[in-house]
Amino acid sequence: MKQYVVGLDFGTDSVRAVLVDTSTGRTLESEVHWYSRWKEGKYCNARENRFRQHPLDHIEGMETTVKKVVQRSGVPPEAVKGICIDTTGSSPVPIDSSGTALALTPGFEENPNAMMVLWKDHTSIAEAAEINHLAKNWGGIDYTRYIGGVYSSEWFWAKILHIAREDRTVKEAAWSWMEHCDLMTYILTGKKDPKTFKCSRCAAGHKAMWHESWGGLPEDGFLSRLDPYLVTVKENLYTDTFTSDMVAGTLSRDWSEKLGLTEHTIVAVGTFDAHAGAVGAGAEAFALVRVMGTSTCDIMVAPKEIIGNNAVKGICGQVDGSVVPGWIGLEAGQSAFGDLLAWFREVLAWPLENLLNDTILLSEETRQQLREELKSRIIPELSAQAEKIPAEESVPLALDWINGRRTPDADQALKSAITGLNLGTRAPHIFRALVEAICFGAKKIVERFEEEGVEIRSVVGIGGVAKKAPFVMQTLADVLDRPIRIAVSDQAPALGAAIYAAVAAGIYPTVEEAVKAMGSPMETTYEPREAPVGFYREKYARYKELAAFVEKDIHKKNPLKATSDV
Ligand SMILES: Nc1ncnc2c1ncn2[C@@H]1O[C@H](COP(=O)(O)OP(=O)(O)O)[C@@H](O)[C@H]1O
Ligand SMILES: O=C(CO)[C@@H](O)[C@@H](O)COP(=O)(O)O
Repeated sequence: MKQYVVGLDFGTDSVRAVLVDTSTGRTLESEVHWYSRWKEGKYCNARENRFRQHPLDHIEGMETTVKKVVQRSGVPPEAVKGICIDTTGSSPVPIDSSGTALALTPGFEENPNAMMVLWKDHTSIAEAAEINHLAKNWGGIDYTRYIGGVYSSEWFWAKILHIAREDRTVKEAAWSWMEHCDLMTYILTGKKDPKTFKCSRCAAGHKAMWHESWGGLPEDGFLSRLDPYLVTVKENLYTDTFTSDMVAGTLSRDWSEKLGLTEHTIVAVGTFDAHAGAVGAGAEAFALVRVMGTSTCDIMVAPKEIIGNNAVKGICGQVDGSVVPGWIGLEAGQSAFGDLLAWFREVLAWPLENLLNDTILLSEETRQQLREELKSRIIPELSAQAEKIPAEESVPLALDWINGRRTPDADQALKSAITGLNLGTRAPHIFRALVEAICFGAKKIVERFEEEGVEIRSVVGIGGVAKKAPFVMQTLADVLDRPIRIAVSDQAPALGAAIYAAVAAGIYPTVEEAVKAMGSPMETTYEPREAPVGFYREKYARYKELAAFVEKDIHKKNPLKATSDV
């Protein structure tokens, strides 16, 4: 009998399920569910950088997507051997002692502080700065050593500390917190005790300062200096962590009935989307896999003998087994990539959102259609026009920090800038400057890896922007002066999760073996072109000067910088 697995990928806006044949890696069925409350903008405030998601969005999405792929495939339920979940991160959720998300308990249903704090929520900049200051000055271990030397406001402890201070009711009711990938896995397995649950090595190592060398999470003396509540959170968390080739449990009766599967289906330990994406794309040693969507995550695997105990500065961590068990997984990334282009689209769409309302000539239905159609054409049309701009024509110079800087050297207080505007500057010129900016941000990451002695032998692109934005990909190849190979799979993280599920279910002995059979092949390769390479080399030098200037200026005004020298 053929054997199948399901990969479930919780992204920023939607969750995707794929049902995969384990002998070939072929996806038989896939399904997407867009989070309905999130789509309405509920519980968020972009101006305050507050991004929260209701767990019901995730639970509903998990049920509808998996049920549909199983039903449509016609595969017998007993042939589906395993499931693995990947999610964004760090996206922690407060829970009660039974492991129920607080927002699902009476009194907290509408409280954003009781919900999942999405990776891109930057409300805890002050708390991240405090953690950095303490790590460098408390006289004990520097717990930021293996996460690039800087703790980010995108991460676990900073977010918990922020909410504990802001909302006493949540602090008192939250027995502990779980990363989203662990919580969704916990729900599927129907476990009742979060303390004994197998939590993700990937999430713990990259975001919660877990490291084997200091025996797990940071010691109580460190956490209690920030807030004694964090010691309680830690006591109710984990000491050991697990890689995603391992079994977290089997489907609970309740969930097996909901999904149309059997209770024998293995559920693998959860992980993050980017790391699963690198596995879906082949996880070759020394290949930098760039997951390019709203943000980017840049993932590499390297042998332990090469990395040793060297702490790579300014990245989002180096964790044993976070991608492939037995190898070191290195993570870097940009807090905004496609999001910078989406921001510009929203700026240009302002009249569509605000002035069309007064047009009595059109029905509301027509107005809505018009808005949606025009908005969907903005980025593709700007890409086409920007590509035609001759090199000698003046294009502004921009920075990519519209949502702060993730790496190198996390600093979410930083902001974007556009310089060199004149009366001749048109929307395609600005758009091109923004595309160049996100590519220059990528070059800074590549440079940092190399400065720190981590060799990059090839670059692979996956994610929405890699697949649908040839202009951005060609610019990236020219700026990096390296070929960029694009993976065929348009669901590489979900495929990667399916690969982990196949190993956890015992179908393959190792992730490497499963990748050989199931990993995505490559399609297009973008080759660097000689003339633009030279041009961008010079412009990149100007980008670095502008970046240094803006960084200095922002820090002058804002002492709460999240860098290591606070
Ligand atoms: N044609 C395009 N060119 C460049 N960027 C695009 C294009 N279409 C969409 N995007 C960007 O892709 C991003 C979404 O990427 P995707 O991978 O689909 O989502 P996610 O990051 O949530 O997984 C958005 O930020 C959007 O601006
Ligand atoms: O930061 C991580 C993983 O560490 C990602 O989950 C985060 O960038 C979100 O990714 P997407 O842009 O939604 O694909």
